[in-house]
Amino acid sequence: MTEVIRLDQVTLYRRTQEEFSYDLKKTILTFLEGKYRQPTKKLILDQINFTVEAGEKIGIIGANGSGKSTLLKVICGILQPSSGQVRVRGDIAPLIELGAGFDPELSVIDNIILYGVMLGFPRQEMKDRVTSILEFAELKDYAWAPVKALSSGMTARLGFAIATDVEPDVLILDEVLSVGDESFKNKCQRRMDKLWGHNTTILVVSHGLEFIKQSCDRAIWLDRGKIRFAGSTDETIDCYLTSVQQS
Ligand SMILES: Nc1ncnc2c1ncn2[C@@H]1O[C@H](COP(=O)(O)OP(=O)(O)OP(=O)(O)O)[C@@H](O)[C@H]1O
Repeated sequence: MTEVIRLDQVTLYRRTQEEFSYDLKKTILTFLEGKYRQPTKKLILDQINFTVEAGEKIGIIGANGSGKSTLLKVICGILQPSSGQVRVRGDIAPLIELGAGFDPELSVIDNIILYGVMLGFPRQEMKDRVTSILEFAELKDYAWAPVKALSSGMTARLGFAIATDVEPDVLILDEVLSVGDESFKNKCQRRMDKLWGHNTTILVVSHGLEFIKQSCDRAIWLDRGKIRFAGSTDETIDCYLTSVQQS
């Protein structure tokens, strides 16, 4: 088996929300009082270690705020860990979640082409790919609109259409089942069934435990930024549910 993803001691701190909200009055008062607040940092991922072999389908579960989405962002390279190492072998598709990874000022078509170039679509295939992505995402009428004009649902559809059109080596999915209406969800499910049949390595975050149970080989339970349990999907979900029931 070939190792496709390896995380060694991955730790990530982020500044707390307080620091993001810029409050001029508070800043001036703090300055006048001569007090300088130390930047507060919150531990979001705490020494995460795991490996994924080619073709494995891994489910990541955990409560809200446990660090699942952050972990995916670190694997995709959108966020850099504060310490530790992430290695990914092969093509990794854009992370599918609301709005991530697009240039909001560029048109839908330009964004698709950018991804195409990044993922190495052959030049002669580009036109067909662009058309099939626009059709799948149901965004033909928005082809020349800037991505910032799309709703979050439309942006998520675009992300799903791009990432699953290319059949990448590694596919990272964040709550994909919540994208779009029922008919779009069914379309996504059919496409995922196809990808699941291939050798694509898939990491999927979902609160849908039944979906994880049916679709994944293994699962990882994240709890406040730490891996609390990793094992077979059944074992991991049982462990997680027992803890939820006890709390
Ligand atoms: N941009 C940010 N700046 C600071 N803290 C953040 C930021 N994004 C997320 N966090 C914090 O990181 C922690 C983990 O968030 P994350 O979104 O990864 O959790 P999650 O398990 O995916 O949650 P959910 O299931 O609700 O999507 C949370 O405490 C959250 O408040």
